[in-house]
Amino acid sequence: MTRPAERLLELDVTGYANGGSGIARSAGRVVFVDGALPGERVVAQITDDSHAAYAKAVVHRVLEPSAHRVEPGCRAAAAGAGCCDLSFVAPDFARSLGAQALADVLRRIGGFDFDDLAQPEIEALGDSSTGWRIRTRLAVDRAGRAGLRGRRSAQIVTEPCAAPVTGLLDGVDDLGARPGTEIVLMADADGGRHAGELAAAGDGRDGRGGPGRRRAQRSRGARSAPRALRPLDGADSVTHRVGDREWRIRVTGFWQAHRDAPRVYSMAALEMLADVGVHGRVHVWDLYGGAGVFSAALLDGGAEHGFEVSSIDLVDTDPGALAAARETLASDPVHAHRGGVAESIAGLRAPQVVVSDPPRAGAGLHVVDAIAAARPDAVVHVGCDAASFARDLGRFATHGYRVRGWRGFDAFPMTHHIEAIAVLTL
Ligand SMILES: C[S@@+](CC[C@H](N)C(=O)[O-])C[C@H]1O[C@@H](n2cnc3c(N)ncnc32)[C@H](O)[C@@H]1O
Repeated sequence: MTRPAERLLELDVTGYANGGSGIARSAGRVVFVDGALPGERVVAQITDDSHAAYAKAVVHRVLEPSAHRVEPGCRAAAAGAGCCDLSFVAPDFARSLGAQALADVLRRIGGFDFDDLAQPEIEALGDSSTGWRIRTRLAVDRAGRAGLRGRRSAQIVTEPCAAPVTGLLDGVDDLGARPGTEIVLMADADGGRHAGELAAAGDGRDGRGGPGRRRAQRSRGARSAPRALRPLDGADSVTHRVGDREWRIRVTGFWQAHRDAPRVYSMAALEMLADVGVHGRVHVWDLYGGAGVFSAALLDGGAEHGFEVSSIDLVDTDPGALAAARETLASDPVHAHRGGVAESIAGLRAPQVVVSDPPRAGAGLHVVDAIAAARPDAVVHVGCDAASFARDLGRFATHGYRVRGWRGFDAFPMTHHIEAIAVLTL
């Protein structure tokens, strides 16, 4: 049953959900309220009333604010952009909400009871909630102004976002990007800015995203097609550095968004493997390995942590990332395989150690089953979505793998997103 969705409701917010909204109840239903914090009384506007069990809403007015509510730290988010959805929350409190949400999905989806393992905390990454993002993508409106897309609309918000590192957004409107295109921006290891214009997907050149099934079908096909890149500023390959290593990554390629993430995650993986007693010579699978940041960390830091890497199979689908991996790891015993993890790992030599760092959807049950079937001594599993991370860890448990340690990181400050890393052994 679909009901009109413009109603206003006065609600007491009692909890926080994994997607970043407050949880309230009304007439026996859960209401997820964007922009509300536990402990607040708000007037909420219903935005989606089409589900029997729950409704979605957005804060219309705060009647009794939480002590943790602050002036929004991001002007773009305050103007409706889909960037820093928790920029109105004090950073420490936002981290405690993230920890709560992670524990909740680990319990509900993963089946963990925290009897012999403390709930993971969310650790700050770097020293500031702003100026951490080294890559971003902006849409260009019909007047040629660049901005972030709206959270709940096709609007392009031209107010500046607080997340990008200093200089990344400087003069973006003067780069010459054409209306309807997107600008991809990346900062290099020395703070230099690189930018390119991505051609509009299919017929979406005017950026209007208008209605109609035929248009939607056309643009679905067009979205998956490669899009031409026109250099706007700097180079189209960007140098990144972790430890003593350098990588050259296409401005459109994957690199962790937080400038400190590759170093912190590399160190976390090494420490966690040492903690579970990995030792001797080990063959490693670096799954969803990208440009090989974890491979490099294990090769370079293993000895200090009690083990030596004899060889690595790295698997990723992205040719650009694999080219970067092959270049940086050219003289190391790393075999980079292009392909999906699910299809590729059956043919690989059994590993002692697996690092898996899937995209947001997680590794999935089939891949977890296949990793477990190879019987590695230790698995470091990384997740940027709490729910899929919990689901994957729960599946490892069905194969006898136990979580020996986990850590959570505030890798996307001022947002509800977190990164989590677990180490598992048999
Ligand atoms: C979260 S990134 C991690 C990359 C790398 N571990 C790092 O730290 O830079 C996920 C990677 O998975 C790759 N990927 C996505 N789906 C995949 C699949 N089905 N099989 C293999 N790789 C995949 C992407 O190309 C991307 O490089």
